[in-house]
Amino acid sequence: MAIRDTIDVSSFASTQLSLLDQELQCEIQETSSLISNHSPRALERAGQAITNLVVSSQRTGLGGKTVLELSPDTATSTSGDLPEHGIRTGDIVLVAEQPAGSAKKREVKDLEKKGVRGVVTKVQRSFVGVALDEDKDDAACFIARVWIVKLADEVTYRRMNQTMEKLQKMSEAEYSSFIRVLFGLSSPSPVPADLASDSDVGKIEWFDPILNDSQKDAIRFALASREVALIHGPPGTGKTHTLIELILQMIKRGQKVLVCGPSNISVDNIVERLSPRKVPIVRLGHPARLLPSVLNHSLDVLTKTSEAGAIVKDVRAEMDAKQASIKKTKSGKERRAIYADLKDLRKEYRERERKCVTHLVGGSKVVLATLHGAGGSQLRHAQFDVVVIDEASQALEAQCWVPLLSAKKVVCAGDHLQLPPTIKSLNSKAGSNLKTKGDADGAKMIKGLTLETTLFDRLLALHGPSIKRMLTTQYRMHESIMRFPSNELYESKLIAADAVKARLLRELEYGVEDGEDTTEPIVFIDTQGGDFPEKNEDDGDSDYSKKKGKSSLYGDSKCNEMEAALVRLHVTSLVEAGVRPEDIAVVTPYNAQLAVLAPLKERFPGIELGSVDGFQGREKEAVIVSLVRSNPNGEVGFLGEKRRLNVAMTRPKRSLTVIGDSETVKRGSAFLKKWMEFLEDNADLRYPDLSTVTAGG
Ligand SMILES: Nc1ncnc2c1ncn2[C@@H]1O[C@H](COP(=O)(O)OP(=O)(O)OP(=O)(O)O)[C@@H](O)[C@H]1O
Repeated sequence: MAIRDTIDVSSFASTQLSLLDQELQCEIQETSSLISNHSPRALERAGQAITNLVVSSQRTGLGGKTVLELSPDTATSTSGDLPEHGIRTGDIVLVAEQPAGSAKKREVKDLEKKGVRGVVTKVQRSFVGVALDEDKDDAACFIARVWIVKLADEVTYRRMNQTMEKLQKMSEAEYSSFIRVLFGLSSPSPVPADLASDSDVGKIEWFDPILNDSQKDAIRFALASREVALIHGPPGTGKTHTLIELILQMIKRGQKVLVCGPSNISVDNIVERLSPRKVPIVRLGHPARLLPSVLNHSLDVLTKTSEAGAIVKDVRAEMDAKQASIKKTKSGKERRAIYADLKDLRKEYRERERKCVTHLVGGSKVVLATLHGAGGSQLRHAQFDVVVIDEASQALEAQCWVPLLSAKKVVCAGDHLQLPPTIKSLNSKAGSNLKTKGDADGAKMIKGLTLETTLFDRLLALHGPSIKRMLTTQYRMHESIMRFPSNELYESKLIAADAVKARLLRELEYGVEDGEDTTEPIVFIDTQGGDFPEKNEDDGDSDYSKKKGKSSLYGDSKCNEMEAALVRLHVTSLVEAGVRPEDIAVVTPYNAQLAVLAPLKERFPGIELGSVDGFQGREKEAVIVSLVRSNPNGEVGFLGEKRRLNVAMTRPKRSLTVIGDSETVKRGSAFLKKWMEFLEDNADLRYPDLSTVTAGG
């Protein structure tokens, strides 16, 4: 595979540009096909839109942008609450006048002409905040009823593209020694073999007294490495815990550190744990997207509260007053004059804000941002000694290069044996047929490189395990639950910490009955025999079938209603034994199965239902995995992906229940066969009685 070899940097960048273009086009096609084919109401039900809104307020936010607050139209909502919806902060949306309810064909570009793009900054019960794209004040005067609908996130791509274009244009003479190592043009500087007796990192005074040996070893290694270090953190092994100590040790050595992750939550997680340590930190990013506990460190709040921020305040107030005066003005001439003033004020505001930001960023030992957030203007001239990337195996490599382009050293923490970032163009027909910019330019492409190949994967393949240290003590799973993933994926190296290795449901502190479901760490309910068949989402008379012929709102998916009945029975039995629903999660690889399971949420409020992919990074006391696949051909689809199975089986702390058809699943892959055999030998094995299921389900 090409990723093992030295890579021509320019071809690498061209390939990334081409792949990113394909991915973006795929996302745009998918969104526009949904918007064109479904009514606003249907899109709302599918979590893609919110309808029947009015502008309830308008103000100036960070960067001088106009922020609208959109609330339900009182003519349609009596409670004043937004309907159920799937819009989240950070989503890119279009705010537009609401089209008529019928599902007549509408093109996104026509909608865009009538509306404005923006980023969702706040989601509350009664309103949603949207920061509009720059300089669009005039379009912001929505008088009629509006709706918002999710669009493809082109902003993120723009940052990645700019970064890859820079890399593509660099001449070899411009490559830093860091860049040379990351592409295999040079080897990483050697690290002493015996770090424990090294003069620099051998005698560290630890801030955290409970670090285990593998964590200490990884920290020493990351400190001693000159260009690159990978910290491999299998499930539950305290990756973030280790990174916090590493960051503190770097600060102690006078280094300036930029900490990034692919998502806001991954970054906030670190801010929350660093902030009690009283080191000066700044979190970049829109405040409305940050956790409340992190706000005090956000640049936006610091620009208001710090001394340096005072100069920004007056302009902000003046802009707000101008915005408010627009509503009162009837004459077009006066309005135009106000817009012109606003434009000047915005310029002034940005200028003052920039100075204040440079001052704050310059004064912090640690700056934290999402990977693409690190590409903002605030860091344009900032220099860092090290970039630390958490959840690096879930980030696109192009995204990692946003902070890396001017870095000297990188520490990546992640687990390449769990799921990589989700790529839409990988399996889609649309993706493979698209003609991309790269093809047109005739640039040299690297075979074998996909967007799924993360920086973590590529560096490991390029330089081998000597650039990596693995954390080996896990603090999540019962020893029996850990055994299979440890043996098959982590070279049998995982050790269950004493505090967790024998924990069972019956020992939950709030009192749980002693029974067969609460004393077994692993239960396998084997549906073999063909009585529990899978269904395609559009077979039969389920709700989804009605959408046949249209681009589906749910994607191509599978479900298994009989298996869902078994899940229901097992959850009921756990809850009857005293396990709280909030300590139980049901995970399944298939979205259609999630929809079938949805009524469980009404019956057991607090229970969590999730896709395996969506549950990565999470844990629960009891986890039920519904495998869904049951067919005579032994087809297992994307259940065959080891990394997905790994995520599924490593979520529980005390109890793992697997429900599936061993006959079908065994035929899927060598890994699945081994897993089924492991379950047959080590789990509490049960064969469901069909009559109980029909009666109970
Ligand atoms: N040395 C340690 N001693 C005791 N508990 C630890 C130690 N290191 C980590 N833990 C505990 O293990 C749990 C997982 O740690 P942490 O949250 O840092 O992991 P993570 O990197 O966020 O996630 P992952 O579990 O995916 O690695 C936490 O409850 C943490 O307190």
